Amino acid sequence: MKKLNITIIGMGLIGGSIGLALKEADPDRFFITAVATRTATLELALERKAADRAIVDLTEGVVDADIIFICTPVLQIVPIVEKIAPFLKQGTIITDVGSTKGYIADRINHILPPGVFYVSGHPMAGLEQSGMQAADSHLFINKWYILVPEVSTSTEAVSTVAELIALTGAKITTMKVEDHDRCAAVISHVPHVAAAAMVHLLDFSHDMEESLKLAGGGFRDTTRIASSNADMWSDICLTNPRAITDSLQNLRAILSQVIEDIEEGDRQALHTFFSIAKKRRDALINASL
Ligand SMILES: NC(=O)C1=CN([C@@H]2O[C@H](COP(=O)(O)OP(=O)(O)OC[C@H]3O[C@@H](n4cnc5c(N)ncnc54)[C@H](O)[C@@H]3O)[C@@H](O)[C@H]2O)C=CC1
Ligand SMILES: O=C(O)C(=O)Cc1ccc(O)cc1
Repeated sequence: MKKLNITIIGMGLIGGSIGLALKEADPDRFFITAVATRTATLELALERKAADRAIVDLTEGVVDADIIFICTPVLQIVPIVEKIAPFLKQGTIITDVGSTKGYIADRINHILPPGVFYVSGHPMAGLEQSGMQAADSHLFINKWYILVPEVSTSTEAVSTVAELIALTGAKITTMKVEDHDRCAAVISHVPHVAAAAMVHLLDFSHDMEESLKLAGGGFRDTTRIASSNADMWSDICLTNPRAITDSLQNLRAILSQVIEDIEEGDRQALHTFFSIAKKRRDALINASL
């Protein structure tokens, strides 16, 4: 049986994990080509068997592809589609894993050649680490993988991508593009901004060395995701600006209220603030176990 030609552009944490998971699930069904800018990344992808072939040249990497996963930072995705568009065969499916969906959706359909299909996707799985060295074949197991059919260009292509994603162990769900970007801002994008802000707060510490020495689990837990990749997070903020700034304004209002409650010595208000948060978080964590 002819193998399915899959090309992964951007062989980092997510691209590498998709390659590893698909090869582990069904090694003989796929021929995977990895495209990356750094040769060290490509060598590691081959060594870890996340790909069968590794290529620096984008055009060469996509000419025979049946399905292309674009796994680069969000602002690279549309320029990559523009570059590869003239070289794709009829029927090729392009899918991306970008953390924001509206920005790409607004631009991609204008540059897709006829007979090439787009499927909008976002794995809600990841880590604060990046690069092929952090890739993990089990990254997606039992995690949600969102598909956005509304901005995808063929229902058949959505089904094909969903079938591949299921092989990684992910649970598939669908969302509307606006709902996705608003929800992702609240549960992922703003928490990353807030975690980075907590680390910047150390600038106001009288003795940063001493503060860091004493930093316990609480600081580590709330700031883990501040170790994430700056390229990726700058792109996310620029491509989901409305939802992120709306949500940050809400966070500012919540913090302003806490400041007021502390200044006024309102123990009841502070107690209510913490107890509602505890109840809600405990319920969320228990529901997801
Ligand atoms: N890290 C995470 O937890 C998650 C990330 N995402 C999304 O997945 C995408 C990739 O993120 P990661 O894998 O974490 O990043 P990463 O930094 O681990 O990997 C990105 C890879 O893309 C390569 N790259 C960048 N520009 C390129 C170009 N023009 N051509 C070819 N390769 C290029 C980089 O060299 C790197 O190897 C981003 O769009 C991100 O928003 C989605 C879900 C989770
Ligand atoms: O490290 C974590 O816990 C994350 O939150 C990873 C993550 C980062 C970006 C996404 O779009 C989805 C998941």
